[in-house]
Amino acid sequence: VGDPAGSDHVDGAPPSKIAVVGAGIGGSATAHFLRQHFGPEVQVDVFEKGEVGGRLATVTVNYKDYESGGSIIHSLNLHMQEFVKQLGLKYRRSVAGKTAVFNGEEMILEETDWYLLDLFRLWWRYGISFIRLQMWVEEIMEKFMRIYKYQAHGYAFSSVEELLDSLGGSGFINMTRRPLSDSLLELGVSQRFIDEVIEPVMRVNYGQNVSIPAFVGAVSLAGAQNNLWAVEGGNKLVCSGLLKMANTNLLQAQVNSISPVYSGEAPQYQLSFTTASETKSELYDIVVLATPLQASVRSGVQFQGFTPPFDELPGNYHSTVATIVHGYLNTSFFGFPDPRLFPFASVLTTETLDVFFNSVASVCPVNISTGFRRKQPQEAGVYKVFSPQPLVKAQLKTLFRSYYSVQVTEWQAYPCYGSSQGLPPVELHPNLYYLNGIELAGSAMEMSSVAAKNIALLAYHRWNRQTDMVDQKDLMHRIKTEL
Ligand SMILES: Cc1cc2nc3c(=O)[nH]c(=O)nc-3n(C[C@H](O)[C@H](O)[C@H](O)COP(=O)(O)OP(=O)(O)OC[C@H]3O[C@@H](n4cnc5c(N)ncnc54)[C@H](O)[C@@H]3O)c2cc1C
Ligand SMILES: CC(C)=CCC/C(C)=C/CC/C(C)=C/CSC[C@H](N)C(=O)O
Repeated sequence: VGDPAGSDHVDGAPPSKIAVVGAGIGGSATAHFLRQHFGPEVQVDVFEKGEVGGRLATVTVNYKDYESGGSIIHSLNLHMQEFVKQLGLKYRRSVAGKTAVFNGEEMILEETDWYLLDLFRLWWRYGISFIRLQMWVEEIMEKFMRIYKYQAHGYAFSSVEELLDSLGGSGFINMTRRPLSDSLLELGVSQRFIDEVIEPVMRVNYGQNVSIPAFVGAVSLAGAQNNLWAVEGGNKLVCSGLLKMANTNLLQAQVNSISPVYSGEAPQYQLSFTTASETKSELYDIVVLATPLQASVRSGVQFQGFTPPFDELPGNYHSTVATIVHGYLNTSFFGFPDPRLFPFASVLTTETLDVFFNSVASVCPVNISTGFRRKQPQEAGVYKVFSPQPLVKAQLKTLFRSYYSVQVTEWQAYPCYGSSQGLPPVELHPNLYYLNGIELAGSAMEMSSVAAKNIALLAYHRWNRQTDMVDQKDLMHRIKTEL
């Protein structure tokens, strides 16, 4: 990591060219915030080697589109909310449906139509674990939401650790280092609740178990609350909308390499990239890398001419397969020979050797403003199965009595939590920033959006040498006393 010193540009002059690599939600939001902060004159080039949206994507089944990647957004994810408002898009509320937990042999937990009955059952089986858990998640969410105030006042952070520290002190940083199960046991949550409820939630959301760090565990639990929504038409519309609104120059190209060019005190960056027809290179004042740089994701970006040389980022991304099946669920497999008596919209699973899938859920199309009714299991419906490996035919036949179509998306989905130590840097070099380190704390659309706003602010303050807006302590107090 280089020294993030000032550059040799004329004070007050804006940069002339900025590059963003990746047009997922992270890159698109970065381009949008960069435009907000640097103004209309700067040229913002966004490079995308695949599809705009990245891990936000849809597949078409029977003439309707379904989310195959990032699908749900929390009601308190304020950046995502603001994007939707600014872009004139519509919210799509999650359609209610009952959930059950399957242990490979039987359903061990079943939601009913009766809220009070569900509460009673939870209390009977797990004591007050679920209340303790609820309060824990609420407290973390409340602290997390301080970021919106800090960012609205223009404050930026030079690392993910500094950002987390400003929100929840050393408690938040420690939560990125210790297992979720340890934090919950310390809180007084029972082992049985962890095995039967928390573990299935970690499996559906991150394909991993309760040894993932407590911070991402809390993000995952927030994603299991019932105040969730999505974007009507598909979440990826936010990405294309932001790129357009920010008046960016979208290049359908793969960035191959990046190297510093020293003409004055601070470097510019030479990006070499390949389009459908040629390989070219361009010089930029500021570059933001908005794609994971771990080897398993294969971004293809090489760092050349940096001293000291950059090492590849440690750790791996977790392979998660989303299989979207149009067919008839085999409810017998779950102990319901008569499909008409199967009341669940989603089934989560515990960690058991012979369970080959993490979850199966009936899914809604991305366009429901025209009206949508969940199909009964005796009818053909559209289901999403998450599994660590692609399903073989015998496994599909176990889960479905018969099917019309199967669409498979293999994702390098989110970090393998616990496979690396520490959080990657945000500042790789003066005026060269890395967005996706935040995923090691927690991977979600809102986390990439928070990182995007932070990098735009950080790049702006570094460019204008405003050190008093970076890594300031006691921000709550400062904000209260600011004029
Ligand atoms: C199956 C699944 C379910 C999920 N569910 C949820 C959910 O319900 N809610 C939620 O909040 N989050 C969810 N997530 C996580 C969420 O999707 C991600 O955290 C988020 O989309 C990451 O966005 P990003 O822009 O940071 O990265 P990406 O979306 O990965 O974007 C990076 C982009 O960079 C491009 N790129 C890479 N290398 C290069 C190069 N060399 N040159 C040019 N372009 C390049 C890629 O093609 C890609 O488009 C889910 C993820 C998966 C996979
Ligand atoms: C960042 C904060 C504070 C909250 C985000 C909560 C959230 C929406 C988490 C989702 C995490 C995630 C990776 C879910 C993946 S699976 C989603 C869903 N169950 C599906 O079936 O697609």
